[in-house]
Amino acid sequence: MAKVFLALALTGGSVAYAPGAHAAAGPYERGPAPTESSIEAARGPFATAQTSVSSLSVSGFGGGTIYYPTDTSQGTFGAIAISPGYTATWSTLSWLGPRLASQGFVVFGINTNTLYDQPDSRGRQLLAALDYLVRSSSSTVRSRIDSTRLAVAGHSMGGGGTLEAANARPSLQAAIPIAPWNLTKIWSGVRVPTMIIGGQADAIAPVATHSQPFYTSIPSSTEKAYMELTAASHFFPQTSNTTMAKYMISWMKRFIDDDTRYDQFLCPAPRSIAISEYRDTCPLT
Ligand SMILES: CCCC(=O)Oc1ccc([N+](=O)[O-])cc1
Repeated sequence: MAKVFLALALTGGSVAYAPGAHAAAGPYERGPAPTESSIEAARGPFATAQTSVSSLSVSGFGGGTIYYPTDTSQGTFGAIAISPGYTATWSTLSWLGPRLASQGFVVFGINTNTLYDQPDSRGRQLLAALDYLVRSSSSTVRSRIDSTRLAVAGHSMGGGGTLEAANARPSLQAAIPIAPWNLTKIWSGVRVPTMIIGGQADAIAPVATHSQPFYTSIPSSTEKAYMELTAASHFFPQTSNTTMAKYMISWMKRFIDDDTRYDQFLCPAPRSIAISEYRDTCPLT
């Protein structure tokens, strides 16, 4: 109380600053204030559970696995659909499911209709998976999700599909193409905040002909970032990767949850021996 009186005295009576006062929490903030170690940890603050979705019980995509926080005391969570790449199944990326869900997201790792589906099809399948999560009466997590806070991610052709989905549905809150592969190079229609993660040594989707032109073509009026991982091959997302996870968490928290507590990890641009290049549109607005 003495500190408040001091502040009032120093500001001539106007309440310009009161030490100890906290900014109001945003309505979608979930979990405690983040630290460098909390976003690098293998698990976040939420306990999680998972459930399998059979391909026979859905249409428009190939089923998959849903990971979700078990906590129902904090309201609903945002949801993220994630697609694997060409000839791959969700099992190649499954480490990401509990890693992201334990930070406070419902995560749907999908399988595709066929192993050979191209990026445009993978984009439609990501959107069908989100629609299933929030609309289907068969979705066991529907009540846990805020249907206005949805996002997409994917690896390789799944990353190309992530761009397709973001382009087709501007109401998405965030997109993260990972080592994205797509024959379409211009994404000037994308309005969804997009973080592209590329591998410096990727020989299948070289960053010079995939991630970098994709990033450049997204207008700078769209929040965007390009993170290139030092010496990483095309397959870096298929094993646990702390740099990738911590910035995915930060981007998703910032844009799905409007959680400005994560701004500190995104702006100014992160610098690390693990990051060979980083481009952004900081400051975040
Ligand atoms: C796990 C496979 C990731 C992926 O999608 O890799 C490829 C991307 C494109 C081609 N291709 O155009 O032939 C092949 C693999």
